Amino acid sequence: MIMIPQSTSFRFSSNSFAFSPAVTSRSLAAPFNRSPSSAALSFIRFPNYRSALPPPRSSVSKSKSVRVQAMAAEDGKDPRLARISSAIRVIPDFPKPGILFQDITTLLLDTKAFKDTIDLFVERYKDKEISVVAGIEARGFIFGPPIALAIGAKFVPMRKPNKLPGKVISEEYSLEYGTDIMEMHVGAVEAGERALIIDDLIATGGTLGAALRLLERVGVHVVECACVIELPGLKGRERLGDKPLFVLVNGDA
Ligand SMILES: O=P(O)(O)OC[C@H]1O[C@H](OP(=O)(O)OP(=O)(O)O)[C@H](O)[C@@H]1O
Ligand SMILES: Nc1ncnc2[nH]cnc12
Repeated sequence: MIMIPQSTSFRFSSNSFAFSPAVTSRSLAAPFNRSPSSAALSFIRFPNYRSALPPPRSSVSKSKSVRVQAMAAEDGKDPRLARISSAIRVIPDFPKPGILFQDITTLLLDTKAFKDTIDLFVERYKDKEISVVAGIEARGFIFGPPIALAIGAKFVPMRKPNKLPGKVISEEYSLEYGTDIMEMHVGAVEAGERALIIDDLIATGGTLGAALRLLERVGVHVVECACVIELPGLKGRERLGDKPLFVLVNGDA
């Protein structure tokens, strides 16, 4: 992960929107560039996950955190997306000053929002003849397995270095300072298989890009990359070339 601190290049206090690769962000974003409590979303009840948690060390209000909208549903107004967005806690200055951390652990506490998240991915991928769901350590291990089980695919962990016990193939990728390595077991996938890569979040795109290269090196066809959250200000999808990226909600970097 590359954590990019707040700078003049990125607006950490502004809100954003989410979109589908199939639907332009601008057309969907406009009604939601106001507060989620605005008229556009007033019909939606947001979960109050904070009541189930000790007070966060630091947090920003929902209206200043992740801003919704929308892709998955064909009409771009699937109400499940608002609940998902609302269930993601945003913590400023974690793990270091200037980072606006998108915390999906609160989404996992909201059983409806968590299920909706999995359902949205399953609905999209169930008929795409995907045989491999490749999940990226660590948070891709949360979302990947239930999706894999539901669509009848195997789950393949893409791990940080020296974690997998068998023979591995590795892919180095760049970080903000230096590099990291991603590994996958040899024999976990076969040439010609169709894969979905899943992670919780795309920021700079370095991590997803490495997973993509690793799978393509062994002849796997990556159908799509998918994340719960995109930080569009960091332009991570540009590092995926022309590989499609599907996201549920957008957040600020
Ligand atoms: O698009 P990028 O800039 O590459 O960043 C995105 C990655 O960063 C986070 O993982 P992290 O590296 O923090 O690992 P963790 O899930 O083990 O904490 C996130 O879960 C993604 O995998
Ligand atoms: N802002 C962020 N929140 C959570 N995970 C991240 N990985 C990279 N940037 C992140």
